[in-house]
Amino acid sequence: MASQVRRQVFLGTFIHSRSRTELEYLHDSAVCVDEHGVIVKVERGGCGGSGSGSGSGSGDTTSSSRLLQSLGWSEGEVDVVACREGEFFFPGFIDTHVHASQYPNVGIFGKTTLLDWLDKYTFPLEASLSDLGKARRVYTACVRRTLRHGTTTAAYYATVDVAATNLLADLCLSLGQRALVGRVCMDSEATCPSYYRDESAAESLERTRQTIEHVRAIDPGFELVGPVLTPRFAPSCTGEAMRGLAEMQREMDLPVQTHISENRGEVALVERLFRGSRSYADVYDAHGLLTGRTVLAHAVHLSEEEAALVRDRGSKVAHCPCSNSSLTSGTARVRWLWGRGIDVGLGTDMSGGYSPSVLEAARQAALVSRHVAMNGDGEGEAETEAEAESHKLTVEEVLYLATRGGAVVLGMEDRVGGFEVGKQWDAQLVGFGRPVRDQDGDGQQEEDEDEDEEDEGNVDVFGWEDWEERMAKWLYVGDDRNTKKVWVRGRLVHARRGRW
Ligand SMILES: O=c1[nH]c(=O)c2nc[nH]c2[nH]1
Ligand SMILES: [Zn+2]
Repeated sequence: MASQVRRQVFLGTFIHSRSRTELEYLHDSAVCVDEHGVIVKVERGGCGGSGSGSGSGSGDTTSSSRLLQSLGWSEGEVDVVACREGEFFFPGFIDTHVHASQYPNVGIFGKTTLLDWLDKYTFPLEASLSDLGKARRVYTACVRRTLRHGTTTAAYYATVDVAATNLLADLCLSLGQRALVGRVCMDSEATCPSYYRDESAAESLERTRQTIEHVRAIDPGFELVGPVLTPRFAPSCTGEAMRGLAEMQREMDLPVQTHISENRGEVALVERLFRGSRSYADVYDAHGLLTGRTVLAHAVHLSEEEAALVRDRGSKVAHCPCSNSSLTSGTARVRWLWGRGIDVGLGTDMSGGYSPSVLEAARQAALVSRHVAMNGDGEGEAETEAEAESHKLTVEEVLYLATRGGAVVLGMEDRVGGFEVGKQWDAQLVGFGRPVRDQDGDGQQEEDEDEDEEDEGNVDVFGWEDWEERMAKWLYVGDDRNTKKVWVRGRLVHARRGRW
């Protein structure tokens, strides 16, 4: 179902991860995107776009005509979008773990920890979304809000309810967000509330099939929206349901998402429920759910043995630092996971996490890594300063987690995460507003002449910062006011006021 957009040429500065540790800066460059939203040409340098334009339809005309000629495109069929001075294009963010159904509860968690949080806040809200009118309000707000924050791809948990889950898939498709949508499987009588669970393993599997078929009907190639098998977590599922989902995974080669080792009480509960298992990871493995397409959220308290098993199976981890701090679950060790060969992405984990923003998740990942540096990686405090330092994640590393890292975790690295020919144009235009002015040189900032000017956010740029410093300011101080426009597969899906 290849939806068509007009051909587009983007001009200016493009920044993306070259590797886990390095950002690449392409200035005065051009990226050409075809009518399917696919990047067909990247012209590095010499395009004179940045600063020359004031939005759509402008840019350096000679270089863009040359580009058009090289592609056999004519001017009339192409939209040109040029950065303004100081703006840049960045890959859209990838949220590898988020509960759309919990969106109304962001910020509402009190002093709870995981298991009482589920009972007190989460299950009642999720159950209430069987009211489709309520589900529509919640899911529309969630998708719109995350698009505003530059999230172009999200791996969503919905609820147990089939109709409401299908509605979330419909909304992602119509609002233009790339998504994996999971109907939550929870069928254990022993642990799930009677008002919110599948009646049996058979029903759990049948309802899951219904959602898969719905998504196949609305997006047959799973090009924008796809299904994801979603056993909530081991404690809420029977062995029969987990084995059935694993069979479905093999049959249809689908992705799987679940939670692992988030909180010590939960780990102890798994030990009690699955006596005879070697570990939490072993429970999933024994039921066939640790696959190369499995995304495990949290992985805070994994043992060495579990990490080796996860690595051997090729399963990935969604790191959710905001959630882990809010619910006092612990400090996940990204460098430790990387060191053991495990791919990691970022999750907002709303509403365990309070923020819809992957930029905030990246910031929190940087901060949590500093707590790991202060407190050790589980094998006691670091012995040397260098060892402690080594846990700290850099600006470049957390922006990698937010983009390319997330793409790898969701198995989408061929499609999204950076600006290369063949990838889709999932991108955001980022800007900070005009530099702070002192035109008369009296050391005082000039008053804004125009009080009604758009709110440009918290990032004050003075003009002397280099690009690395600007990226650091964006990471630590930026928010959705800096995300001016957002595209998914070439389609403009969000623009701040005045930027359509
Ligand atoms: O962060 C989490 N959010 C949830 O909804 C959930 N369910 C099980 N384990 C969970 N962890
Ligand atoms: Zn979660």
